[in-house]
Amino acid sequence: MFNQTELKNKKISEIIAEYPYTENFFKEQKLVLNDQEKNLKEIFQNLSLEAREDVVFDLEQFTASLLSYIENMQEFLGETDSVVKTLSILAGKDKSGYPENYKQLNIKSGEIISIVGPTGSGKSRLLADIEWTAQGDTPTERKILINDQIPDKKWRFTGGKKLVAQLSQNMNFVMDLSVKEFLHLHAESRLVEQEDALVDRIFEEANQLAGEKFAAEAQITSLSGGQSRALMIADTAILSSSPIILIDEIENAGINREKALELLVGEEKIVLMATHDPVLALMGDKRIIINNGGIADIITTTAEEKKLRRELQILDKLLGDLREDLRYGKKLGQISQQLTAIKLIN
Ligand SMILES: Nc1ncnc2c1ncn2[C@@H]1O[C@H](COP(=O)(O)OP(=O)(O)OP(=O)(O)O)[C@@H](O)[C@H]1O
Repeated sequence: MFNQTELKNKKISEIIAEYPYTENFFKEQKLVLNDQEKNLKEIFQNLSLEAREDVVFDLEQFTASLLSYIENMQEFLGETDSVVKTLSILAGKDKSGYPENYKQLNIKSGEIISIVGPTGSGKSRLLADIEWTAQGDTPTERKILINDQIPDKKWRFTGGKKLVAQLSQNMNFVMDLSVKEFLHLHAESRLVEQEDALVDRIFEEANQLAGEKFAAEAQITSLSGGQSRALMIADTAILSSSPIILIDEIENAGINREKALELLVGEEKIVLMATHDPVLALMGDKRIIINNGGIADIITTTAEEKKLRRELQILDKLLGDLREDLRYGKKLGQISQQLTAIKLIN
C-alpha cells in the first residue's frame, strides 16, 4: 500500500495499474490526465488556473482523499483480508474448568487443520471461538490472535467482508434464481474483474465437485443437497476474500470432498475442518484432538499416516463406486480382488 508521499510521486499509470478503480476517482475529480506518465506532483504543478478551479482540492487534499478512497475500496473488496499470515489459538479451559493441554497453536496460511473428537466434545465450539475471534469471552475462555495481535473487533460485526467463511452442513437457498444468476449477483457484489470468466470457472468447479451434474440454468432452490454444497464450496473458494475457512462436517454430502478441500486450500487460505472421517482428517497437516470441551492433544500427521491415507482413498473410491452402482440399480459383486491389490487383506 502506497503512503501519501509515495502517491504524489507515483506516475498515474502506476497508480491505475496497482488500483484499477482509481481511474474512476480521477474522472470524478475532473482531473485532466493527458499524460499518464506524469506523477501527481507534476500534474498539479502544470495545471492551468482554470483547471485548478475545476479540481477544487490542492495536491495535499487530493492525495489524502485519493488515499482514503483506495483504503475504502480495498476494505470493501476485502483485499486487506489476504494479509492473514498466522492464526493463533491460545489455550482456555475444558468443560470441567481444567486448563487445556497446550499453550498456543499457530496455524500458517495454506495449512489444513482437522478437528476430531467424540460427539459433543466441543469441535463446533472451537470453530465458533475462531469465528468470533474470542478474547476469553466464550465458555472455553480461549483467545484468538491474528498475525500475533489481538484482532480488530470489526471482524466480528462487518457484514460483507469477513475474516472467516463458514461452510456448514445446512446449505439452504431461499432465493429464486438460476445458478448463473446467483453467481453473477455474488460476483457483482464483490466488484470482480472478468466477471463472466470467473462465474464460468465457479460453475465448472462446482460441477466437478458435485456427484450429479447440474445446468447453469437450473434454479438454485431445485439443487440437491450435494449440488448446492458443491456450488457453495466452489463459490467460497474462488469468490470469497475470507482468509480463513471453517468447515463443520463435509461428509455424506454427495460431493467429491477431497477435490473440494484441494480447491479451498489452493488459494492460500487457512482451513479448519471438524470431521469424523479418517480420509479427510489425514488430509490435514495437523489434527486437534478435542475431549470434554478442551484441546487434549495436537498431532502432526506422520508419513505412515499419509501412506495410510492413500490406501483409504482407494477404499473410499471402492465404496463410492458401490454406492453409485446401487443407486443405478446394478448388481453388486465382491471387491476382495481390489482389496488384495492394495494389500488390505492377506
Ligand atoms: N470448554 C468448554 N466449556 C464449556 N462448554 C463447552 C466447552 N466446549 C464446548 N462446550 C459446549 O459443549 C456443547 C457441545 O459442544 P459442540 O457442539 O462444540 O460439540 P461437537 O464436538 O461439535 O459435537 P458434534 O460432533 O455432535 O457436532 C456446546 O453447548 C458447547 O458450547
